[in-house]
Amino acid sequence: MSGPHWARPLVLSGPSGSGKSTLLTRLFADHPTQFAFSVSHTTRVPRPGEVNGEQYHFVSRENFLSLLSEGGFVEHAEFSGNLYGTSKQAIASIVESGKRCILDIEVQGVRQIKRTDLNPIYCFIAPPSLSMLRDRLIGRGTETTDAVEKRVKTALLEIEYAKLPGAHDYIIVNDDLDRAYELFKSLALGNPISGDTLPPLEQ
Ligand SMILES: Nc1ncnc2c1ncn2[C@@H]1O[C@H](COP(=O)(O)OP(=O)(O)OP(=O)(O)O)[C@@H](O)[C@H]1O
Repeated sequence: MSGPHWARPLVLSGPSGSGKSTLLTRLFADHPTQFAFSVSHTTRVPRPGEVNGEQYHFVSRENFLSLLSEGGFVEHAEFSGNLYGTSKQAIASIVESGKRCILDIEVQGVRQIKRTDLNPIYCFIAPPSLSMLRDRLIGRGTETTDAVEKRVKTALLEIEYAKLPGAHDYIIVNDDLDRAYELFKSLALGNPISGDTLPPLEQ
């Protein structure tokens, strides 16, 4: 059932609100045992109920920096004073288990992964237009008006990157959800797909 790209991690990126979580939730519901997210490392303190090794590997700043200096991360970033990173080991253990490793990564992380030997498949989930992206973010009801505008601005940068030749292996335009999902599912199952072309997506 799985296709030729199965052993290569799948790096999913795309603007906030483009539909990554929607597609992933559907995929995991359809195929509950075949896929896994890598567990990231973080220096932030666990929230109540969080378990080390489940939501994150919780480590000290010292441990994080020493793993970083050994080249143990494929990507890392600092948000609000805490370090976050995806370790090579976390990905390798999923690949060894026979599951397909899926990474949901923002654009800086994608740039970093490109400098490693991970050799994943890169897929960009694009909104049909910026105004639809804005409408969906508003419709989701999780963001203030200011936060929506910030996300739309960031989306422009991500789209600029996605326009560069070779930035992503595949583009899926999340226009009609059922159509986008069929393409995404086929790609996630390891098949080469004929992807979409990026809409102009200008402000
Ligand atoms: N094809 C679609 N048509 C209409 N609405 C959609 C479609 N895909 C997703 N949505 C809606 O758009 C909103 C944003 O989707 P979602 O939360 O999956 O985005 P995301 O890329 O995961 O965002 P984030 O990076 O912020 O987590 C949700 O309310 C979702 O229900």
